[in-house]
Amino acid sequence: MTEKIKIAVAGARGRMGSETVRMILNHPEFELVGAADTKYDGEKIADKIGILGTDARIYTDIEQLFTATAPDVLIDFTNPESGKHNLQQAIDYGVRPVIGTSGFTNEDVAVFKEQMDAKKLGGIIAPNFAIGAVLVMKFSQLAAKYFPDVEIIELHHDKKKDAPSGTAVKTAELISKTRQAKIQGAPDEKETLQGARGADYEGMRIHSIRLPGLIAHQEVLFGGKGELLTLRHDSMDRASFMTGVAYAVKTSMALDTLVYGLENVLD
Ligand SMILES: NC(=O)C1=CN([C@@H]2O[C@H](COP(=O)(O)OP(=O)(O)OC[C@H]3O[C@@H](n4cnc5c(N)ncnc54)[C@H](OP(=O)(O)O)[C@@H]3O)[C@@H](O)[C@H]2O)C=CC1
Ligand SMILES: O=C(O)C1=N[C@H](C(=O)O)C[C@H](O)C1
Repeated sequence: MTEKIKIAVAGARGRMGSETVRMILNHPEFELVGAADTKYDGEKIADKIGILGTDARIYTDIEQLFTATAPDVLIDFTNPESGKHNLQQAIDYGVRPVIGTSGFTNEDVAVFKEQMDAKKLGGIIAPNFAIGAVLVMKFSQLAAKYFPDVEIIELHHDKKKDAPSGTAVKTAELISKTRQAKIQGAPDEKETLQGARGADYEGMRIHSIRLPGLIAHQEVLFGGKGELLTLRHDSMDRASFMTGVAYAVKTSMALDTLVYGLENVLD
């Protein structure tokens, strides 16, 4: 029998971290060896998120987590600052990082990738693990070749701390690879209320909506002469991210570099 992949989860008490713990416990090829979070050092993660089936403990120090549990993979769903710290520690300890935390820039990715290439360490940073969201990004990249006028609307729950979403930024980055550069809207348009036209990414506008009741949603609107193309994805449940997280864990075991974006490793 092949050995299970040993996984530690950073941010395990959070919305995504707790869903990830459940996914690992239900996956025949995965073993949860420990968790990192900001409190409850030494206590059982199961007691803190109200599940059964694991004796894995919480560590408030990521280095102690790595030393005590020797994971193959670290899955991180924390916040940008902690995510970068945890990723650096993972590299230093030779643990494969699977990072879902948003807020990584291309410059951040380049710095980590250089270190991982030197160590031949595999890992993935993905702004969105939902397969449908990744497809919307890919379809958007294709559509932008024919429709350079684009606006992105991302809609999230009102506990989300960053704006715009990592998904919206990654979508704009992919679109910019095929979109002919242009200034959108009327050349002489003026905002009479600051921010009305949203954030500006190379002339494309990104609008961030935060409301209770939402989980994670995105619309990419393309305008042409007499026509409008709308691509939309809705995560109605955080389970929507778990197929991608599991895929990234397994894929990272066979990689010897850092990949930014699930679209780069999907078959
Ligand atoms: N890639 C993807 O598919 C997805 C990515 N995300 C991203 O995942 C991240 C987390 O989102 P969400 O689960 O909603 O956030 P939550 O706030 O629900 O969870 C974050 C958890 O991380 C903990 N934490 C903070 N700092 C550290 C640290 N240094 N070490 C370990 N744990 C820490 C927090 O503790 P405390 O509360 O005490 O600070 C909390 O338990 C966000 O960046 C979000 O954008 C979300 C959904 C999907
Ligand atoms: O905070 C969230 O919830 C989400 N964050 C990620 C992002 O910033 O794109 C992914 C998904 O949209 C959910």
